[in-house]
Amino acid sequence: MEIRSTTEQDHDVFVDTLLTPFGLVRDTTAEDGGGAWWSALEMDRGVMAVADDGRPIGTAASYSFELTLPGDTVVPVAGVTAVGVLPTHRRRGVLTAMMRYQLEELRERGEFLSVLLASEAVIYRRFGYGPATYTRRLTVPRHRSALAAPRAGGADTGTVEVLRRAECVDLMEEVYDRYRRTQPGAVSRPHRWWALRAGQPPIAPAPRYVAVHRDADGVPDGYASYSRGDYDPVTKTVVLTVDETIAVDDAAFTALARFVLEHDLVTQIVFKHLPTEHPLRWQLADFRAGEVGGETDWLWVRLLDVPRALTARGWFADGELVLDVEDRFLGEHNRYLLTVRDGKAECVTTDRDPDLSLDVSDLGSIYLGGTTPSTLVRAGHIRAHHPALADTLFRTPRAPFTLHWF
Ligand SMILES: CC(=O)SCCNC(=O)CCNC(=O)[C@H](O)C(C)(C)COP(=O)(O)OP(=O)(O)OC[C@H]1O[C@@H](n2cnc3c(N)ncnc32)[C@H](O)[C@@H]1OP(=O)(O)O
Repeated sequence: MEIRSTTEQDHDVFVDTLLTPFGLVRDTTAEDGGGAWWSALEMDRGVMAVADDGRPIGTAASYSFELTLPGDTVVPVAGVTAVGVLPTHRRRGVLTAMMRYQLEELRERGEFLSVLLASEAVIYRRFGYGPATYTRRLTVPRHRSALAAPRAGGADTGTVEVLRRAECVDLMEEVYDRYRRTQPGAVSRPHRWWALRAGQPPIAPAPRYVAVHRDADGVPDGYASYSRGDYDPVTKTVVLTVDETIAVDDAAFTALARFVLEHDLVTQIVFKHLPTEHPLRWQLADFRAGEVGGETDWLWVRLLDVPRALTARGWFADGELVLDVEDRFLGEHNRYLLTVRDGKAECVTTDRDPDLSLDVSDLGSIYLGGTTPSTLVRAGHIRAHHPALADTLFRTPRAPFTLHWF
């Protein structure tokens, strides 16, 4: 077997090889995973495993995205995707070989962070990735969907307009880009994705309504992309599903949430993706009306250069921490002194005694602030001498959240 990088000429054979492990066929629609779904692949960043007889047997790729870190720093990130090994060649180490090749190649490109969405949670920890952001679904029955009057804060001075997706794609792109720059954990959606209509709705062109919110000056500052299902005669329900609510501030979010929650001729409103800590539940007049479900990991993070990654993010408490970090997959083991002063960190190697001993995948999990070090100490994954100090240092004012599907 040989692992090699791909070029544009490999596109068709790459996609054909990739579809088989997922059980898909070429002529499926964009929503089913074929068609436009893979159109934004960057073939100069692909990896292919080729058997001795020359047949491709495995694929992996990465997008060149940006990731927003705590402190609103926006940095380049590799968005790993399109990972598949033919069912006839599974469990022989093909993925392991591709992951090693890919991580080394990403480092050669100067990347210091890699992220992915895992099809199964048991695959990627061995390669140094840890779950770092989370999402959940909120279902609200229409007859209990009233919002409480805010006890502090004024009424919305903006407007909501309903458009068809095709009428407002440019506006959605602009609003998403404003939103993601101040949301830790958010991944960019490059213009190429919108232009190619790649990925999932609302980027992909499935029929959707889009409620657009404009501020008092008429500037678009949020949208909710939604669809209304058919009447189900068995359950007697009509569900309005919100793919995503993107808003640059809480006022715009609340106005859009109110709009969908007050929709006529539906029995249930489902917000498919919300951060785990979100004010919407608190805004419902009936606190028990919102039913939380589908809580799951979303973005997995892998540090490729620990000092660069730690000094890139913003910090919210001063202090010092010695981290003993083991990267078994890449065969590295280093001890770092992290010093934070006035929101900025320095990170150098040290031989001081460690405060935390941890695997690089656990560092990925605490890096964006989505999980505290002490949770992973209690889980038996991190060895700690001063967990409280580590919690204070890694804490972020806003939980990380990712909506992009790639
Ligand atoms: C970012 C993304 O693109 S996510 C999409 C991932 N792709 C898919 O889910 C498509 C369907 N699945 C597949 O194509 C393959 O089964 C893959 C890519 C998940 C795994 O490829 P393989 O070549 O079989 O993996 P490989 O043989 O290198 O396995 C390495 C180790 O991971 C384990 N492993 C790999 N996949 C799985 C899995 N799905 N469940 C449990 N363990 C797994 C193997 O058992 C092996 O463990 P070991 O080292 O203790 O023996």
